[in-house]
Amino acid sequence: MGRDTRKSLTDEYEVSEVLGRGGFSVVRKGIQKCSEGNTRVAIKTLRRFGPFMPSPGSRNSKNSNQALISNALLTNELLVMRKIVEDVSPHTNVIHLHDVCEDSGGVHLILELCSGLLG
Ligand SMILES: Nc1ncnc2c1ncn2[C@@H]1O[C@H](COP(=O)(O)OP(=O)(O)OP(=O)(O)O)[C@@H](O)[C@H]1O
Repeated sequence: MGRDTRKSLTDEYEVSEVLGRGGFSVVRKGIQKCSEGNTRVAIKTLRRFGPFMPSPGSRNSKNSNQALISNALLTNELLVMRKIVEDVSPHTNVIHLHDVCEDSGGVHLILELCSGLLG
């Protein structure tokens, strides 16, 4: 897993339909552009409070009803995911975290795609 979170999501992945939504996230399907086999991934995006985002207590932009996450919660999520990757992955019962990207749209966790959830 790379540690440079400033990589642009759209440089590396083609992002397509929404797979699901969590309390602080939206998860979309993606394809890694440079991979030989067009590797399919799940992209979990969390939007943090910050210079590009509305401040806490204000409404989100009209194009998004996604809840925003604090830096502390986001840092904790990343730490937990990285700890799991370092201690457990690869494991058949644990979703692998391939990479992390960050841009003005949020922090994007690039996850192993669970095709069984696609219906
Ligand atoms: N790796 C994946 N592959 C396929 N679909 C996924 C994957 N991860 C999440 N999803 C889809 O996105 C939905 C939300 O997942 P998410 O992990 O964001 O839930 P959550 O843990 O409740 O969220 P949060 O961390 O924001 O509280 C899931 O119910 C599922 O439909």
